[in-house]
Amino acid sequence: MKQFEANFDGLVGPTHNYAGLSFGNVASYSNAAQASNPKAAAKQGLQKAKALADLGMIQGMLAPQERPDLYTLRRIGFSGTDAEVLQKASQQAPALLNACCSASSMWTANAATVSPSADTRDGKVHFTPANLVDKLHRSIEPITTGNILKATFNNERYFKHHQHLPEHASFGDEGAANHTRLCADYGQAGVELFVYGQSATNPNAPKPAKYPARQTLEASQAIARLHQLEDESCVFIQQNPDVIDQGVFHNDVISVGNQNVLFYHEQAFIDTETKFAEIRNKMNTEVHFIKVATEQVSIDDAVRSYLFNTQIITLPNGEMAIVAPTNCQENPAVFAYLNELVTLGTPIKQVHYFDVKQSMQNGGGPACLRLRVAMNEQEIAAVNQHTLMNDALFNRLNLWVDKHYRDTLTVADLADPQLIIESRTALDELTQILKLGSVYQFQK
Ligand SMILES: NCCC[C@H](NC(=O)CCC(=O)O)C(=O)O
Repeated sequence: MKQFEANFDGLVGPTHNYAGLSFGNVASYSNAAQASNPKAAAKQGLQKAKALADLGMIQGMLAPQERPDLYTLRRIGFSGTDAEVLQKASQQAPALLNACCSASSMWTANAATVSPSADTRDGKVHFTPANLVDKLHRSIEPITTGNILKATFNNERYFKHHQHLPEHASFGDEGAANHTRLCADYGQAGVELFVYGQSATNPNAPKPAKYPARQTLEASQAIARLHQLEDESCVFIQQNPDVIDQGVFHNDVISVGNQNVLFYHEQAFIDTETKFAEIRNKMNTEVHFIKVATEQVSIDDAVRSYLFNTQIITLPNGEMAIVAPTNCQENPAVFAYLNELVTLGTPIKQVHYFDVKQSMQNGGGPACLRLRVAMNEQEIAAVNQHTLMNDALFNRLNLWVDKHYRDTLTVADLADPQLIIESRTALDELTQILKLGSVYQFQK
């Protein structure tokens, strides 16, 4: 049976804005309070998704979440009509209002961790939504994320959906951004590489000094248990705390894998050689470890350009391509590196650049915008087909964005009661386009 790796991109929501909510994420902090363009953001994302579909990749879309999140605002004591709740929150606790308005569910690399059926004991594709407890604005995502995943992968014969991990710092889980899978072919059992930032139960283990380590070892181990992975198919590796302190808030800002390739910065991990030996041992095929040295690309350049937040995809002809943000073209060291990389005789032969700057300004590159789901033909046939990208869906979603999205949004606009009406109207229509049923609280 044929095997594929599908990418499910997060559709950017109508409240996309820059509120400086993510301590430790350099772009989020440095662009705080700038005006955003939600319409352009959504269209940039759709362009990338469509281009991958046009390259012959299986590409899906995941719906955004309802924001402002009035349920959370009411839960923390703001009362009255929707307009009153927004107004009180903006006067009394603007930071909390901002947290309840983020379109951060667009970064679906943080939506969940996914293990393909070739790796799991019961032969199902397993999904666990990430609890995202490190950031308030993201910790309100997992329940709706679970609803959207269930409506997208809606067949219990093939897909197993777990509840998100307990909402405590010991189980800090950031989803697929801290997980990558190596394999000979998508349909063969592979090695799932879990990258964590700190161990919650070992106070003496290394951890960053300045910025938070969002992913814990305990969370990664829990996911491996839930997903019924064998010890022989898991490797747990710690991210280098020094790079977290330089703005590498997720592993996918410093390394990315695909099939038998692991593309990484030499400073990405702790104990690299021992862990790579373990990977070699557990893999049934040779792995290309493509190392980028600091003298080629500094951590600062990697964080600014998002060289490692690229997608490595296997094209239908078997060649690998890198999907990079245009920021990589604009950084001389990184552009030179990528031009050289395709000549080095590794499986990576092409680079495709995309302008995803609206997302980049919040610290989300091409890889943040997608959730990878490796599937066989039967599993793909069991996916909600209305979520899969093609000419018709691309045109329909662009028209939908044109109709409902603003082309400028500032933090001051977040209390505008009209925004919640626009957002609900848009999402209600979207659930009909994608045939998701009622995934939002306002629809229940
Ligand atoms: N995988 C990329 C995630 C980026 C995301 N940024 C944000 O939430 C910024 C939102 C803001 O500051 O408005 C984060 O840090 O989790």
